[in-house]
Amino acid sequence: MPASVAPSLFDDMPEPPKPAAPAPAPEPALKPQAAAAPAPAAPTPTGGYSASSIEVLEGLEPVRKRPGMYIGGTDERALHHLFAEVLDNAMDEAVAKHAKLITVDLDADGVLSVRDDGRGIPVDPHPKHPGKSALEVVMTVLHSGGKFSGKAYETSGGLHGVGVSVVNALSDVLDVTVWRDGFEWKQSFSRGLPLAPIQQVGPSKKRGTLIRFHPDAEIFGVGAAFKPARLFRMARSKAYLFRGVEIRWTCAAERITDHTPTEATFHFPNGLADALAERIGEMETVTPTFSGRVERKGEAGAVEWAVTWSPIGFGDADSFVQSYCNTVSTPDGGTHEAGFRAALVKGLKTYGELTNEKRAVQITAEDVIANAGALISVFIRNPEFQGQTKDRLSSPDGQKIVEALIRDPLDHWLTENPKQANVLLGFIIERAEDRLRRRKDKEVQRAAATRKLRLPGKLADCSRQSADGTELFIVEGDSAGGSAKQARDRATQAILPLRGKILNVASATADKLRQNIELNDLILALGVTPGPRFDIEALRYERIVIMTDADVDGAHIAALLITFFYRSMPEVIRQGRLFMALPPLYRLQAGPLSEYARDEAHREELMATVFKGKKVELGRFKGLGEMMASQLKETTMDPKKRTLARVTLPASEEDIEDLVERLMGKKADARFRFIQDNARFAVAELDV
Ligand SMILES: Nc1ncnc2c1ncn2[C@@H]1O[C@H](COP(=O)(O)OP(=O)(O)OP(=O)(O)O)[C@@H](O)[C@H]1O
Ligand SMILES: [Mg+2]
Ligand SMILES: [Mg+2]
Repeated sequence: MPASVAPSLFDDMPEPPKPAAPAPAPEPALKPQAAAAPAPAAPTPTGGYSASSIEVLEGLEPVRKRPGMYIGGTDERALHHLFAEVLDNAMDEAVAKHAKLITVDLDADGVLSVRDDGRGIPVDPHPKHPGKSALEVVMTVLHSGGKFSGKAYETSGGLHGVGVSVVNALSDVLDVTVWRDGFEWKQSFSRGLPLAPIQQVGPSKKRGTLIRFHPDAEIFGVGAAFKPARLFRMARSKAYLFRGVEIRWTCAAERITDHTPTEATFHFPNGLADALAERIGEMETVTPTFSGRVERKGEAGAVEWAVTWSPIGFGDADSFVQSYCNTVSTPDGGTHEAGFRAALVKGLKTYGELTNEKRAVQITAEDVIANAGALISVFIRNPEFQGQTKDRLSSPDGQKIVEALIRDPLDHWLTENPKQANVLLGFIIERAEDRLRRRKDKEVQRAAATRKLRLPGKLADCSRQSADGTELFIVEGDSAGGSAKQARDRATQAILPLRGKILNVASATADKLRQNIELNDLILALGVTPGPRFDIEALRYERIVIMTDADVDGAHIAALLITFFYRSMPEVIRQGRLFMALPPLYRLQAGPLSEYARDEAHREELMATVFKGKKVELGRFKGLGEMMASQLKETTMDPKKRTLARVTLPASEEDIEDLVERLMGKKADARFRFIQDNARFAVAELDV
């Protein structure tokens, strides 16, 4: 399977709707009012749709009109995305090594504050926007930011210059405080508009940025509020992604409705390894966790990862892969995940070659991930994401960097611990074999589905449509099949000749069974699905009659068939619909007098009665094929004259198993002896 979607571990960002990329900045020159052209007076076929209908949204208006484009909707997930944007900006300051501490606080009124001790958003007048501070520009102009050039930030989660302005647009209250260059500055906004110009509050030695905001009920609906548990998880997950940061969490007790703590501090010196350890707890894993962190030499960029494998899955998922780029969660994965999978596949295959494990060649990414729990975090320059909510990483670099940087550590990890490497390789190979088996099963099912109602070519079906009163004769060999076709009653009797010995079902694997053409044809003719989905109603005939030669081979084939029915559709036997034909072994003739004998004993009996004192000509049938059609009809097939033996099950399941084992088990010589001893009636024991 494609690794099943893991329940979000730390981020709580499930089922992402896909937001589109943010729109280009509106063109300020074209104001809607200015563009108001005179509307055509008379109604026209275009219904007044003219230049005046084309609006250009100003400033942050597009965000309020179409929030879905920027935050993926207005639901709870979108609401919490506001926090992600503000936290991402603080985290970018930390990753750029300008901030060490981030505090997050949700107050009693539902106002959320995020503060960092970084450089502070610049407050000096912006050269291109006279009369406005850089802070006001950042807060009110889409596509304004310090992360485009890579000068102020190397590997940032922010890249569009959109995030915090969107938060501003969608908040009824938003206050920014900046501590910078010896002063404290403050500016307040509502629904994206400044309430007053930026103010210098007074001197201060502090550094950093504080954003306090409250989501606008006009956008998110009355009563929409941050969920402490969700904020808590998001904050904690951030801390795992950068060891150089400490995140402190506080929350007003009255907002908490579950077990979320009112205070907590997150700092994880072991990063993702800590995160994975917390996630798996005491769970049994195939190998110890493989984790590490590698930075690119001489260039910006790094990869950190932690992965382990669990034979029983992780809670409610078989596997999970959680990925991040520049500390931004990417629930839809992307190139970094692809690179991670590719690295694992190549590493394991190489190790397989090294240790002469030939089966390793069949390993694919799917197998490696099938039972994996993995966390991957990559830091790259100028990442490309899908949309503003950044659910998926699309930079080709993601794959290249991850693959290249993980390769060596993986090779070392494998070769340094051959014991655990072998265990892991064996486990992954099993996944590959499982996958191949499932695929085969599917193909067989598909083939069966397309053949639906198509009957096997060699079946001579009867003409009656309903099952009532019909019989299917399973006949040994084509020549006997030919005689049987001539001898039958076309309306009610169908003939299916089986070639050679069918498979020994008692010892065959399910795979082999499915491959067996003879058995497949039989199943098709019967119109049923063997196994747990068997439905007796689908059986196309009222009776099924096994008709084999009266010799050791014939007995063996009959025994195999009965075992097959018993194993794959016992209901047919339980309902008394499986029969044995009893073709004669001898023909006795004295002048016009002629009789058939089923067996030795029957012959003796006839000799002693009907043919008493007569000179008898005795013929022995070597096989059904030797009989003339008329003889076969008269002795074995004609419902008015023939005798059928109904196959029944011995009373106890144990007895059946014992018999099946003796007849069909792996010990060929035991079977052979048993059949020889019992000749054709090896089968009649099951019968009565
Ligand atoms: N906490 C902060 N500390 C310092 N600068 C900040 C902070 N928050 C925002 N900024 C500045 O404001 C700019 C705009 O932020 P915004 O979130 O709108 O866009 P971005 O982070 O550049 O990109 P994205 O739209 O991808 O988030 C940032 O590029 C950065 O220069
Ligand atoms: Mg941002
Ligand atoms: Mg901006």
